[in-house]
Amino acid sequence: MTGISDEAPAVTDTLTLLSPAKLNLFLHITGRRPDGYHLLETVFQLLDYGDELRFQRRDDGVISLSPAIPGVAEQDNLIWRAAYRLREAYGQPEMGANITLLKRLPMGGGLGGGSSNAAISLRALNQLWNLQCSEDELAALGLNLGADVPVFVRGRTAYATGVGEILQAIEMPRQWFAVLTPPIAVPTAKIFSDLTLTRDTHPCTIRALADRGWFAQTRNDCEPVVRQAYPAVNALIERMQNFAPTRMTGTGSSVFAMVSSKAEAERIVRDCADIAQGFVARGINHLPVVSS
Ligand SMILES: C[C@](O)(CO)[C@H](O)COP(=O)(O)OP(=O)(O)OC[C@H]1O[C@@H](n2ccc(N)nc2=O)[C@H](O)[C@@H]1O
Ligand SMILES: Nc1ncnc2c1ncn2[C@@H]1O[C@H](COP(=O)(O)OP(=O)(O)OP(=O)(O)O)[C@@H](O)[C@H]1O
Repeated sequence: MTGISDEAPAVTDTLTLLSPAKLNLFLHITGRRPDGYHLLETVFQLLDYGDELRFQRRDDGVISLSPAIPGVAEQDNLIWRAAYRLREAYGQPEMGANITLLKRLPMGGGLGGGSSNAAISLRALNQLWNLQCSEDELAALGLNLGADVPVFVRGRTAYATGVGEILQAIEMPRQWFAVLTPPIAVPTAKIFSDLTLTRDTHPCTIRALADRGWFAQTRNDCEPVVRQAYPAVNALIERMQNFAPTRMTGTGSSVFAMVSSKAEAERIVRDCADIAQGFVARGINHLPVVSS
């Protein structure tokens, strides 16, 4: 499963693409907007693991998506919404697609699966429908679907501020990660409305991240709140910390440990299998370009 830049023919009507997960390597809450949304400072680390999306162009205006995600109505599915928004804004009524989703990422785990699916759909359909939208246009469209969509549209590991939409590409060392998700979902809104949440962390600036000790200088401000409210997350972090530097991503419930080899990551996933489901992944700094 790769981008198509190497092997695709010049004219294509089918694309199969990785829809990667992200980790928030840290998550600082630096303030609040007048509308109540929290201002963040984070690094979105893209991973080489995620869902797989297959797009086949059709010319009869039908956009079909299969299989359905249990509990998510078709019109709420971010893939379908992305496709419709894109066609509405830049396309023609006869543009359509068969879209197939192989879901690997847990939902509501802080791995950005839905946002990634939306962004990859924008990128793929822009090409299949030959719309020639710029990356800026797709990112703006994506931001209306969710704060985490633009980083996947741009396809670069990035330092982010604002609500996650002000992005600066950053090259991180290609670390291995063990990513584990306990069998609970954490509602993002509940964590952001918690009275004990720290909301005044000083930003660390992008320059500080070049320092090898960046992990110790950063944190996830949501982690104490989630650990307090969800013993399953707390227990998982305590277990993983025995092996390697460990942190929660986003508002949880997924947790990652950072290691220097695939074997170490596999061992952590194995040793936590009784309390969480997991996968091994490597950080990537950019997605393959979608071009024919
Ligand atoms: C925390 C992150 O996962 C970091 O990557 C994302 O910023 C979450 O972004 P998201 O998935 O778009 O968040 P949503 O699930 O839409 O947010 C649910 C609710 O959390 C609160 N929320 C969310 C993001 C944010 N920066 N400030 C907030 O206060 C809002 O009340 C929002 O209505
Ligand atoms: N294609 C999709 N894939 C996953 N979730 C979707 C999709 N379409 C809509 N959703 C909805 O979006 C919600 C959040 O899913 P997602 O996997 O992005 O969560 P997350 O990993 O917590 O993301 P984030 O880190 O951005 O908060 C799901 O619970 C689901 O109701």
